[in-house]
Amino acid sequence: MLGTRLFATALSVYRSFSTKSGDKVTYGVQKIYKRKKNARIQWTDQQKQIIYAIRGRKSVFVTGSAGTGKTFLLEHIIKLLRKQYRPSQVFVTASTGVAACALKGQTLHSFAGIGFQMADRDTLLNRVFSDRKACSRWKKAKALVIDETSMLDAQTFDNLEFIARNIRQVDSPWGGIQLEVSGDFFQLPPVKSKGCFQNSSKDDKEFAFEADCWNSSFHLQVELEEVHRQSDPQFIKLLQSIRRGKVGPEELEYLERFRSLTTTDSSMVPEIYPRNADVKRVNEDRMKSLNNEVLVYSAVDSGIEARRKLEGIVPYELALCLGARVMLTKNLNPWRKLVNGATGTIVGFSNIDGVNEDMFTDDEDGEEDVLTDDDVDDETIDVAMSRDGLLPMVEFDMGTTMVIKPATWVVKEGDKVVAERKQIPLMLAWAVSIHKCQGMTIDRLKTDLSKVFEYGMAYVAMSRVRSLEGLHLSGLDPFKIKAHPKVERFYESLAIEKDENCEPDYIKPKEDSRSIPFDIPNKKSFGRRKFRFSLTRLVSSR
Ligand SMILES: Nc1ncnc2c1ncn2[C@@H]1O[C@H](COP(=O)(O)OP(=O)(O)OP(=O)(O)O)[C@@H](O)[C@H]1O
Repeated sequence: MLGTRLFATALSVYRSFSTKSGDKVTYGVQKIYKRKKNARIQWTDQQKQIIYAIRGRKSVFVTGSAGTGKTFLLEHIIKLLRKQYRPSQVFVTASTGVAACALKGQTLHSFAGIGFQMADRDTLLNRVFSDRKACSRWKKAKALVIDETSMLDAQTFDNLEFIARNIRQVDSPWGGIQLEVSGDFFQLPPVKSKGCFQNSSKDDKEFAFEADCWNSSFHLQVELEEVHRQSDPQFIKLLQSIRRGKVGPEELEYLERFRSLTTTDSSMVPEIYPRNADVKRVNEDRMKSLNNEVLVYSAVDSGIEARRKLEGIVPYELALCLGARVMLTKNLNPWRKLVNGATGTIVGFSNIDGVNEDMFTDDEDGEEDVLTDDDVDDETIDVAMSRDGLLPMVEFDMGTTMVIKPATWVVKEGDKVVAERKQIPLMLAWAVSIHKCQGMTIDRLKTDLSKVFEYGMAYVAMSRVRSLEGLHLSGLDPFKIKAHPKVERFYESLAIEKDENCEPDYIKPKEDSRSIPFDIPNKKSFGRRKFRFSLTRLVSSR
């Protein structure tokens, strides 16, 4: 493995020296340096506070509207936690397989070893006790990351806390595991409440924040306020209204006015549907209508359960043809906006030998791209994936053209990879489901909101785009844009806490805060509650 990495690194450096001429000879090395320098992120104060708290080994719940950088921050926090503890002591999970794969983690269920059959908490505990590996994961864990909590139910959250305490034999929340939980409850709710739009009875716990242990699980709960995905303040305001299910005549009029100005060719724009059947139908019809030769990429699997475990995350067979509209399903190059959700058109199929040259596509400013360490694993291209070893060349809507190499999806149980699939990180994108696009940034989309059947669906669909120019909207029915009343109350309680503590003894994070986590007088006397009050503007109602 190390040998392959070294070889690939050497190869990529060699290419950047050998394939270019004149004053660009040393360019590859310079570019790597420049990238690293440019890659410094300007964290917002709230994001810094969370990072600071994580370094102080506090458990944190991070929420916020779509595009406030929850996932972006989470990726950074995972790196921090892995340095803070040992990588094998940090478990990265998500409530859904798609979200787990995006973080190179595993589903929460698979980490926990509780299986999918409903049972009371004692039965679940026995299940985990009888699973040696699951038991060892719980005992070993120092930090547990859970993403997309909006889709996790209260009972599971409580059960897992009970299991953690009992297996670890430590009588503190989650048996002393540091938690980093992330999600926006105004987005898609737990699957249990599917097809809803009805209020459940008062005692019927649904969302994770209703779990008995929710408040005692966190030292700090923060609602990120600064939206990064969109920059137009009016659009951000509109999305906030939709998030909270409060679309009035003013918002409708604004949208209507904007719609008449939208001139983009909508045949190129992905259609976002609430139901998978519509997605499948539209994609198949559009592909047929092109009448071009279809290339089918069969995934390369390892692990006997790869098919079952990766079902619904990445397809075993991917059919593509010239002219097909596609969307990236992995983050390839964030600097060039080649991220999960970037759309484009297949403009050709390139022989594998041509790939590396094509990877050096010019940037808009005439600079070249180089392979960095992160790309090295992808160097091993499985030629057997498609007939003739042809790889799709995609012209992305933002201008870059790239040959897309296979990427790898892994399913882990603990530290062990139990299933692995190599496939081209693309999906047909004439149509996409709302569930599939949660978490994505999409440049332009078309959606008919008259078909939404779930809380948060309209908001998830509309908040994917960066600007209103990218949104082709129809069927906006104000009565179908609803926020769950329980969710509204939860966020109201966060806001009340924020107001009560609006002039917190604001502690600015220090550059190197790891050795002295909090510069607070009387540090020893600070329990969870005091810490909360002094650190952040938004805290739990414990
Ligand atoms: N501090 C920051 N400065 C600049 N850009 C940022 C910052 N934080 C996040 N971003 C950018 O904001 C965009 C949205 O981030 P991200 O996808 O993490 O949001 P999110 O809150 O997880 O959204 P969603 O709820 O829709 O999944 C990304 O393109 C990310 O690079």
